[in-house]
Amino acid sequence: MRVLVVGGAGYIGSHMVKMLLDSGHDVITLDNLSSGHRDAVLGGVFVEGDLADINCLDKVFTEHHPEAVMHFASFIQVGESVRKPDIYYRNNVTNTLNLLDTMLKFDVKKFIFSSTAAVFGEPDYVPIDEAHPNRPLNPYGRSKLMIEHVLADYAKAFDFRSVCLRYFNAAGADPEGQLGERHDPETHLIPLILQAASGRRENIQVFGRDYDTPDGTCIRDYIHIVDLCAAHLAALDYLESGGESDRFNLGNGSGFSVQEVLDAVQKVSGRSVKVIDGPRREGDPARLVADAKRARSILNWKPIFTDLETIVQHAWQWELKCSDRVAKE
Ligand SMILES: NC(=O)c1ccc[n+]([C@@H]2O[C@H](COP(=O)([O-])OP(=O)(O)OC[C@H]3O[C@@H](n4cnc5c(N)ncnc54)[C@H](O)[C@@H]3O)[C@@H](O)[C@H]2O)c1
Ligand SMILES: O=c1ccn([C@@H]2O[C@H](COP(=O)(O)OP(=O)(O)O[C@H]3O[C@H](CO)[C@H](O)[C@H](O)[C@H]3O)[C@@H](O)[C@H]2O)c(=O)[nH]1
Repeated sequence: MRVLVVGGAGYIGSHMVKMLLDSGHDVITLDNLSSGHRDAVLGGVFVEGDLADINCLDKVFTEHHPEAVMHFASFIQVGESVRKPDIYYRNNVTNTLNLLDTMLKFDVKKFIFSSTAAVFGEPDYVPIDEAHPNRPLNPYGRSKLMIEHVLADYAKAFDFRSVCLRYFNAAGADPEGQLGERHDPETHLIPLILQAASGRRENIQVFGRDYDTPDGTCIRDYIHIVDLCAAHLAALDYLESGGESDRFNLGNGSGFSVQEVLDAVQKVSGRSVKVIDGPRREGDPARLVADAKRARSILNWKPIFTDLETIVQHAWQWELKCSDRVAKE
């Protein structure tokens, strides 16, 4: 199939482009490189352009005739979204509407959307299934939930079929070592600890040790990037074979605490990391773990890299490459 990957130069999108190409699909990547990297797009057609630019979208659809769209492009930092809700709603909502308008105009009606566990807010129970109420705590989470509502309405009105994938904590890197996480600034736990292990960062701060969890640190569901991308491929098959619009929680179903992640990094890297105990970060629930049974049964998806050490091992291999590159510069 010809798949347009919007945001394909970013962390998750770039791994997706690689997997689509490896699976024999034709890929067009559209990215404005606001946080992505041109050299992370390993093949297919690359168009540098912005979702705010409707003429650019028109041109992409006219020239490349995509049959389905995967949409990864958005702003992604929870804290920043609280300080700058205007740019979050513009990029994550308005610009997504531009993309959907263009798809309708060109009669392209298969869409896979990067949603997030942030649509749930503070959970009533874990693991979190799709029936759990949606009470996002910040503009980032609300912007994603808004698009989920838009997509549900488009399904009824326009026979527009979509799959919303609510990722929990995307982690790890390409097992072949070609790609990995390169956010700037980096805010995610695993790459931050790895940077502390490689010496690119002095220390890592643990945000709270007084949570109601066995070791007092927060528990998250880290899902390997390859498993995440495999779920998108499964969602593409699902839509291709006539599946109705739906939404799925994506995690590997096991939670790991911040302390367990720290231990895994030190074990895998063989280096010790300087840890500073800090206060809780505002808005962090104690425990976020996905119930991904629906994705397993309906999409026929099965995560492979569910073991924390493997996730950390792949990310460590990438961190060594990055720290080497920085040292040479
Ligand atoms: N990383 C995670 O743990 C996580 C968790 C849940 C959901 N998500 C969602 O997954 C998606 C991808 O996340 P990521 O970690 O790869 O982020 P990322 O910042 O690495 O990638 C986003 C990409 O979109 C591009 N982009 C942003 N706005 C654009 C625009 N207006 N026009 C064209 N390109 C634009 C950026 O240049 C970048 O390449 C996001 O939608 C995010 O909300 C990520
Ligand atoms: O320097 C740090 C960074 C993080 N943490 C802790 O590590 C855990 C993971 O934090 P991340 O920032 O890596 O990830 P989040 O769970 O906050 O956020 C993730 O899940 C969210 C949904 O809830 C959004 O989707 C978001 O994009 C995605 O990164 C949290 O308990 C956090 O408090 C630290 O202790 N120190």
